[in-house]
Amino acid sequence: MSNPLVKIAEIEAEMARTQKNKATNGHLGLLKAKLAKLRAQIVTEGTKGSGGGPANAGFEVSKTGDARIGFVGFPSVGKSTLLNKMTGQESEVASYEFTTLTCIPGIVLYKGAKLQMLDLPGIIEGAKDGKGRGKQVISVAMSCSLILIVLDVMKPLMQKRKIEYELEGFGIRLNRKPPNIVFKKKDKGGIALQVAQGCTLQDIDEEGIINVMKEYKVHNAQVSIRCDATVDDIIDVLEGNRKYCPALYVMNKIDQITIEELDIISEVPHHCPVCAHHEWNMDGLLEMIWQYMALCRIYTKPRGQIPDYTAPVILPDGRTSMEDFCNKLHRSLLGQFKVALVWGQSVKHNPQRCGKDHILMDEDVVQIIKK
Ligand SMILES: Nc1nc2c(ncn2[C@@H]2O[C@H](COP(=O)(O)OP(=O)(O)OP(=O)(O)O)[C@@H](O)[C@H]2O)c(=O)[nH]1
Ligand SMILES: [K+]
Ligand SMILES: [Mg+2]
Repeated sequence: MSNPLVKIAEIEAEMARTQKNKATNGHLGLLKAKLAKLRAQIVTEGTKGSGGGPANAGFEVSKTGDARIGFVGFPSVGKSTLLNKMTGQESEVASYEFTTLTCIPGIVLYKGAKLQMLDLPGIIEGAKDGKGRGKQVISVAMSCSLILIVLDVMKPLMQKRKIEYELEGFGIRLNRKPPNIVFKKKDKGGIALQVAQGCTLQDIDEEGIINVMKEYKVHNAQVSIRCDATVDDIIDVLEGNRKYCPALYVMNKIDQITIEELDIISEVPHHCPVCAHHEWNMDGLLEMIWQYMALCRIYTKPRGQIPDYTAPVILPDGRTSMEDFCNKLHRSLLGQFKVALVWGQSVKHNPQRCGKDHILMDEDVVQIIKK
């Protein structure tokens, strides 16, 4: 089989040649599906044997703490400087590119949570296709619950666009929710496609969708689309392994620009201006990190005592049920669980008796009553 990188280049060239209009939408959609499949192939080849092969040496940092935050950016934007100032680590800093060659972890304690921060080598264009150590860097980013895209404030928009392109190409979706598409494979019956009322397909029609699905060798399935879906959304659902991840654009080196230039940068959504070197706005960045991760702090309350507010149990966003809470406290706790008393935002009455399915919210207080 010919080299997937060569094939990718060929398809990209063909896409560039093809004018975008109604008549070519279907064909372009198919090309996109082919591209996505080739990239998936590169990604699986690149991460095969991870944890051993020389390609991954220096990247196998074990997960510790309550959440993991990865620093991704071009060389010499100040990722290591930022890690050092935030965590007290000593990751090597220098004025030349590719100073950092492996993954360097640091820890920050904030609001009772232990945040693992990962400094990473700089990535360049073509990272997702295997250039430099980009693939390893992006694989680590894939394991994070927040990605800090560190940009040099002197050329932020060009860098932002290129990094996004690399991460997107690897299947990471930044600051987005999964498309509302329900897809069920079947054994027979062909493809039953349903587009919900009020939803419009963007750059593809129903026939185009069916062709893309055939490209993925799906011939029998039930698909219901409940959003204004694009062909990329359809491909994401078919690939099935996309990572939806919050991201912050850290605009570093603001000591180099004027107040007027700072105004322009503040138009960029999800951004945080800092100067790592002089430690400007480190607190602001930490608070933004905290908000974007949306971690949930739950305080436990022993019977007849006041809760321990210094040591919350930290639950990740979207996994804050009473069951998640019990499992985080102790593996055997769920078996002994009878009911819980809950005080806080998630309940109407204080306290309220809640079961295993109850969804907890930040700063709730919980007292578990065992069987
Ligand atoms: N003016 C200015 N320079 C900075 C700032 N932060 C970092 N630098 C400088 O930028 C250069 C690169 O910093 P590093 O922290 O090594 O950058 P990096 O992104 O880790 O670089 P690689 O590991 O090579 O990808 C160093 O000379 C730093 O002193 C800043 O806020 N302002
Ligand atoms: K550097
Ligand atoms: Mg570095």
